Parts: sequence; structure tokens; C-alpha cells
Amino acid sequence: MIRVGVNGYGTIGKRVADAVAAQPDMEVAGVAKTQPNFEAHTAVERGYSMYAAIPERAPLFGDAGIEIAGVVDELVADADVIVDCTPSGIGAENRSMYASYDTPAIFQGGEDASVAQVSFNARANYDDARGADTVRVVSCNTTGLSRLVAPLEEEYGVEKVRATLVRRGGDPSQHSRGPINDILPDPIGIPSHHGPDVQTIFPDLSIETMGLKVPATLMHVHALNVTLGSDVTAAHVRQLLESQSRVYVIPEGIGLDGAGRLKDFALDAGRPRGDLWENCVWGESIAVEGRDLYLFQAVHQESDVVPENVDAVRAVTDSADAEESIERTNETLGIGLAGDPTGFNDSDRVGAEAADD
Ligand SMILES: NC(=O)C1=CN([C@@H]2O[C@H](COP(=O)(O)OP(=O)(O)OC[C@H]3O[C@@H](n4cnc5c(N)ncnc54)[C@H](OP(=O)(O)O)[C@@H]3O)[C@@H](O)[C@H]2O)C=CC1
Ligand SMILES: O=C(OP(=O)(O)O)[C@H](O)COP(=O)(O)O
Repeated sequence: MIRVGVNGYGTIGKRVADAVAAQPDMEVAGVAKTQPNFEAHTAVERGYSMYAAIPERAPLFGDAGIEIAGVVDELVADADVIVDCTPSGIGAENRSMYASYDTPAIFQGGEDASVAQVSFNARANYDDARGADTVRVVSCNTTGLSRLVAPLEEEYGVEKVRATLVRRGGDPSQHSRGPINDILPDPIGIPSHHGPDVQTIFPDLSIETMGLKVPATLMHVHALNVTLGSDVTAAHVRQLLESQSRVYVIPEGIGLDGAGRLKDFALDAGRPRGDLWENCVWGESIAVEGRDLYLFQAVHQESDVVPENVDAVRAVTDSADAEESIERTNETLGIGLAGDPTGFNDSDRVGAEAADD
């Protein structure tokens, strides 16, 4: 069993902990928090050992009726791998602590790429992270773009990606960002950080990205134009994307015409927290003119990086190859379960397979 510690138990950390707990080859060594708030109580109810992320605050947990197993250093010493899910910038500060215990560390996309040896997306470059000491799972938007670029690049070659990212203004629990009522070019400077971030996975890719923030908490939505290396048909691209396990091509005619309905659908389907781990590509939007592909996709910022973190754990411990890991993660989380008439959980979609010609 791979013992995984999760430092930072917020939006991403709590999902990563639950996903790790669901793996047959992993267990949660513990989670670290700075304060005994409601999430700390939930973590304890889920059976996760609690560690104080800031040692001086350890007594606060006892005062709140939460027994702690120790301080974060002890968790790092005890774990085989640490997944750092602290707010942007704190991961870099924690890096030396992980190194001092020789504990491989997985960071999140809010950190600069320089925090880790490898920037990671399971579909695109799993092997680069095998046995690495430090890995950064790229951000939600970069994950969403990488999952599309990888099969397109393999199948057709990619000359240029142009993406406009309509970014949610904050997560549902981020009241610090609201109430909000505005539309912001964010960042105003072009390109946005996403293009260069995708190049941490695809160094030779030509990509330009622009970002806007809107007053929504649901998902990000991307408008993409990709110039491919060869002439294609929309039907062929669709077939390729339908074969990708972490891409859900939304069928026409079922009313999933926006991010709100996608989230509702995920809740109706019994997804934990209404999570949508897959890129959601509107099938109807897939259009091709010569070598130019156009499409819209939605990316659930709170959850698309979660399966990637699970795969990153297997990569750094070199305990499975890409196909095995992706398949196991998908199976345990319920990505690719059979029996859904909409195709949302289509068992034929497997890890790294591309569409047949
Ligand atoms: N939310 C998103 O849309 C996405 C975020 N990311 C990236 O994931 C990372 C985490 O983001 P997210 O989960 O949203 O952030 P959150 O703020 O939701 O969660 C981070 C948690 O870390 C805890 N924390 C704060 N300081 C420390 C510390 N010094 N040590 C340990 N824990 C601490 C806080 O909880 P407490 O103080 O209560 O312990 C907080 O809840 C960032 O790099 C972000 O960019 C990536 C993809 C999408
Ligand atoms: O990693 C994310 O976005 P990003 O891919 O736009 O950097 C998360 O959605 C966090 O976004 P934020 O920078 O609005 O907190």
C-alpha cells in the first residue's frame, strides 16, 4: 500500500484524499490543516488522521474536540508520498520540508512550474514523472487543454492552438471573491499564463491563450480553434475524442446546454460533490474547416485535476504504467462505468486509446 499524506485540505485536498482512499493500492496516511474548522471535522469523520499544519496551532484542535496525530513534519516523515494541496505559493515554501524527509512530493498548478522536476498530465506525459521526487499536476485549465492536445497531436499533429478561456470567478465556497458582478479580461495581458503552462507539458506546441473571468462558480468554458497537421472531418475528431476516457462528448438533444445543467447532471448521476472529472466537450460544437478544428468544452475546476493527482502518486512511486494507472483510477472513481444511456459513463472509453481510423 502506498501511504499518501495530503497537506492542505481545501477544495482540491479533500477531493484528492477521498480519491486516494478509494484506490486499492493506496491509503491516506493523514491530512494536515491549519485550523479545526468544519472541513477538519469532516476529515475526522471520514477516518483521516489529522495533523497540525502549523505546530503552534496544534492546541486549537484539541480545544475543538479533534484529536491530532501529530504535526505536519510527522505526516511527511510517515508518508510514502505527499500531495501538497495548500494555497498557491505555500507549496513552494513546503518543498524543503518534503526534501528533508526524502518524501516525494506532488504539487498543484497554482505553483510555478519551477517547484517540481516535472509538470504532469497523465494522458500526455505520465512516463516523465516515473520515479521523480517532485511533480506538479498542472492547473485545471491546463489539464483540460492538455487532455485535448495529447490525442490531437498524436493523431493529426497540431500546428497551432488558439484558446479563449472563460474562467469561473471563484469556487462555490470562495466567498472571499464575492459577491461578484463583472466581466474581467484576466489576465489583461496576452497570452494568459495558460499557454506557457501547457508548454510545460508540450514544449514544442504553438499555443496562444486569452482569459476572461465571469461571475460564475460552476466551471470554466473554453472556446478552441486548433489548426491541425492534416485535413480531417468533424466526425473523425469526434470519434477520437469519444475514445478518450477523460473526455465526455456531450450528446446532442439531451439538454446539457450549459455548465449549470452539466453540474446538475453530475449530481443526478450520483457523482460525489457533483464532480465532473472529465473534460465536457459539446459534440455539436465540433466543427472542421480544412485543417481548422473548432469546439467548446467545459472544465470542472474543482475536480478535473483529482484523477491526475492519483496517477501522479503511481508515477512517482513507479508502481504502475500509464495505462494501468489511468484505468485503475477511472474504475475506482467511476469514470467509465457502464450502464449510462447518455454515454456519460461509457465502458468502451479507456485510458490512452485513440480512435480507429
Ligand atoms: N480550486 C481550483 O479551482 C483549483 C485549484 N488548483 C490549485 O490547487 C491548489 C490548492 O487550491 P484550492 O484547493 O483551491 O485551495 P483552498 O484554499 O480551497 O484549499 C487550500 C487549503 O489549504 C489550507 N492551508 C492554508 N495554509 C496552509 C498551510 N500553510 N499548510 C497547510 N494547509 C494550509 C487551508 O485550509 P485550512 O487553513 O482550513 O487548513 C485551505 O483550505 C492551488 O495551487 C490551486 O492553484 C488547481 C486546480 C483547480
Ligand atoms: O488553476 C486554476 O485556474 P487556472 O488554470 O486558470 O490557473 C484554478 O481554477 C484556480 O484559479 P484561480 O486563479 O481563479 O484561483
